[in-house]
Amino acid sequence: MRRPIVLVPACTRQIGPHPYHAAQLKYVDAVVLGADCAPMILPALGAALDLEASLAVCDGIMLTGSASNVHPSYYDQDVLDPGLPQDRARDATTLPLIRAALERGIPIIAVCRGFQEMNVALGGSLYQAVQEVEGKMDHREDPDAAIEDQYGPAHDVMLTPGGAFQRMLGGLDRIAVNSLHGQGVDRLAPGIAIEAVSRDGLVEAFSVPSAPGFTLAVQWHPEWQILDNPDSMTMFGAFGQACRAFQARREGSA
Ligand SMILES: N[C@@H](CCC(=O)NCCCC(=O)O)C(=O)O
Repeated sequence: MRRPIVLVPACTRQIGPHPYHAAQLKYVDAVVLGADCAPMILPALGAALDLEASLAVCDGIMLTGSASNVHPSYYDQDVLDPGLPQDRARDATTLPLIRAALERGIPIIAVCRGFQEMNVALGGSLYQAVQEVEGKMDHREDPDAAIEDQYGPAHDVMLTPGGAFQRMLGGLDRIAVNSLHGQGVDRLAPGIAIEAVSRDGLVEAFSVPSAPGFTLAVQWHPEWQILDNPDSMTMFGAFGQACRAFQARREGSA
């Protein structure tokens, strides 16, 4: 049997004089190494994307992190800091893709910006600067630190007792995670279940039990050096299993 196809929606990036559809290696590699699936980078075509054609060939979706922020107009706010990067083409691609994939039960794993865009796609809102919210920690990385330190463990997250994520991780009550984000979930979208929080109460992981398929969205970066982190391997392994089950159903009904 062929490996399940996992779409990895691209960001847009200006490299020199030319704009690119781009996806970081570590996200694409995690689909191979952690989920044993076949990644395919999906261009950030927005309304020009043939959504049905894209969904018809895929067995899962991996939503990556990115330096850019989801445009706050999607949750009825103005941009707080115009100096921070936006990616309207990615927004216009991923937000409809998420809603359509959830309806069809296509498995989704989402990281950092991907976590944030899942909440927005379903009607939630974001804090545009978590560090400015009373009682919240600063969840950003130190930009002057070495990359290994930026992606090193930063704080613990507490897993929801009895939740799907806690069961996936064999009953652990907390895990140490890295942290590289300035934005975060404010108003949780309807249909979402919180799977982990940090000690300041910020939502760090959620699932969408109202959707028929596997969903796991996390604010941290399990894709970083995935082979060295058993919890991250378990998360991507569970995603890969869900993609294989989806593929078997899809091909069985074709
Ligand atoms: N811009 C948002 C999202 C943060 C995010 O995804 N960071 C990862 C950037 C680098 C990487 O892909 O590893 C925010 O600041 O909250």
